[in-house]
Amino acid sequence: MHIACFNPQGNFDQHDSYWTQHPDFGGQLVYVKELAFAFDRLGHETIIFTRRIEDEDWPEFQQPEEVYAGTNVRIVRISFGGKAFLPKEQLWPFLYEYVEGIRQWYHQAGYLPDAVTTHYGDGGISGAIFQQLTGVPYTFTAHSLGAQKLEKLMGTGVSYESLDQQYQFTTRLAAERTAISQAMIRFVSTQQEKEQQYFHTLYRDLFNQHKKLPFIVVPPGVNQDIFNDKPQTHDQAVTESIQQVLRRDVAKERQHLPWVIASSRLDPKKNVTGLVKAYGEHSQLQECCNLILAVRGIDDPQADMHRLKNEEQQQLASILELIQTYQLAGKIGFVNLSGQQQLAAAYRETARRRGVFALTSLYEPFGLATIEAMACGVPVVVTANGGGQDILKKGNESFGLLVDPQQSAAIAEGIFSLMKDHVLWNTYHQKGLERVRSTFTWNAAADAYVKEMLKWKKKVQDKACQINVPDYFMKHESQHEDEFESIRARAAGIKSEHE
Ligand SMILES: O=c1ccn([C@@H]2O[C@H](COP(=O)(O)OP(=O)(O)O[C@H]3O[C@H](CO)[C@@H](O)[C@H](O)[C@H]3O)[C@@H](O)[C@H]2O)c(=O)[nH]1
Ligand SMILES: O=P(O)(O)OC[C@H]1O[C@](O)(CO)[C@@H](O)[C@@H]1O
Repeated sequence: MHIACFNPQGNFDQHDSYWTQHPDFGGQLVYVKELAFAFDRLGHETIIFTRRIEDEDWPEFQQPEEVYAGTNVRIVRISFGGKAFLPKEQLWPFLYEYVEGIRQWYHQAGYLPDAVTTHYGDGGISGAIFQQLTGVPYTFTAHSLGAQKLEKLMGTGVSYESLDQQYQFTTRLAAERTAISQAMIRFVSTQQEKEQQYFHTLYRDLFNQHKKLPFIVVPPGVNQDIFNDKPQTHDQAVTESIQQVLRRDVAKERQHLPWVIASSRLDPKKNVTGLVKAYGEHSQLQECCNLILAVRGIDDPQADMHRLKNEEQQQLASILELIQTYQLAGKIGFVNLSGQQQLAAAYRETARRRGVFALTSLYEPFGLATIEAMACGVPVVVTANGGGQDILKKGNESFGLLVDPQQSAAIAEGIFSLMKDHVLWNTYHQKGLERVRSTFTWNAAADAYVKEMLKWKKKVQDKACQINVPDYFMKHESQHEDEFESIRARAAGIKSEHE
């Protein structure tokens, strides 16, 4: 089978450049690369269609095509929206151009893909346009839907107008609504994603209109060659670099303590500030462990500040303020880990010291970081908002701790309980390893994608062309104000459904 993956954000290259070094370089890239590699292992020809960037600051994305070494997976870069790097929020007006480029690529190749998987709202709407132009149906994998991000950010007191200006929520929601309703299949990572994330009030009506919209739950995987609990030769170098950070940032008498580790992009929704605050408010927790932040490659916050984007600078400034307020200097270290190998080594060292992984996002749609830490034997304390609910619970069984990310005391108590109770720590250490091995593998994920795509393609074949993409996402940008106005009004009026 020939599978096309639509990822217009343009950030794929075979060296995984900038992963987590920019807000657009995170889990979606990991997910699609690993899925594509697994398709390849199953013998399916796979192309990732992404954006060509001809920008001297981003030289890695310049060539029109590239093949991942050791695989047959191709990255094909389509020129659209000019040459400069653009953050994902600025790509919306150019997606028709992206799809037209893909269509021309296939025209020259003389065939069409057997299956199209699309990713994030921008990939999803591109899949719908492609189907309108060619009749080839698509699947949609959201990774992160706008409604939850919007709801949580509005909950911090920022107005819809200003969030819309920064994140283009109105356009994103409009695109997601079409991507969701027109897709042949919606692939979700958890049952929670299907039942709660897609049934948010800003999407729910779609399921009344199109009653039979199939969802398929496909748990993502972990690359267990990287994330495992077996010591590796490069671990020592990483451990030594963390030791250096400890010697530099952490008081001498505390350097032997276990630590809590957090690792993510520096995005307000990841709520790293919530974790620092929780740690700052709990003196017993401070007594028994240090806090290690592996965010955005930051090593020395003051020196690194200038290379961050504005909103990242605000996040870092808030973290530094909290460190001052709670007098945490000497208890917190910033580590610059470059790449997943180093991250895995840091997790193994965390486990060796009987530490804990924390992910306290305001909302986390799934959280590959959680299952990667578990795969290295680190017990986890994870936000109860989002997919963590399904990762860490199965019936009455539990594989880690869920906490309310807006309750500092709950975060701190969760971590403290693991630090203090050795039996609990051992239980989650062991159960985490088993949970990942039994449930989260990329081969199983790819297998499920292929089987479902073949099955559903047969079912929709006859009506493949009958889809409905609003004009404003097709090249003639007319008549969009009324519909956008209605989405804007509904979105501006949302209140947290869980308040
Ligand atoms: O120094 C680092 C730190 C992290 N990572 C990787 O970055 C990824 C982060 O992914 P995730 O924890 O899933 O977060 P997001 O970047 O926010 O990813 C989005 O997309 C994912 C895939 O669908 C979902 O799991 C998330 O919930 C969603 O927010 C992980 O694989 C990490 O290994 C690195 O490569 N280097
Ligand atoms: O914060 P958002 O806009 O909901 O999206 C999550 C982001 O994470 C990523 O998966 C990082 O790769 C992007 O695709 C996406 O831009």
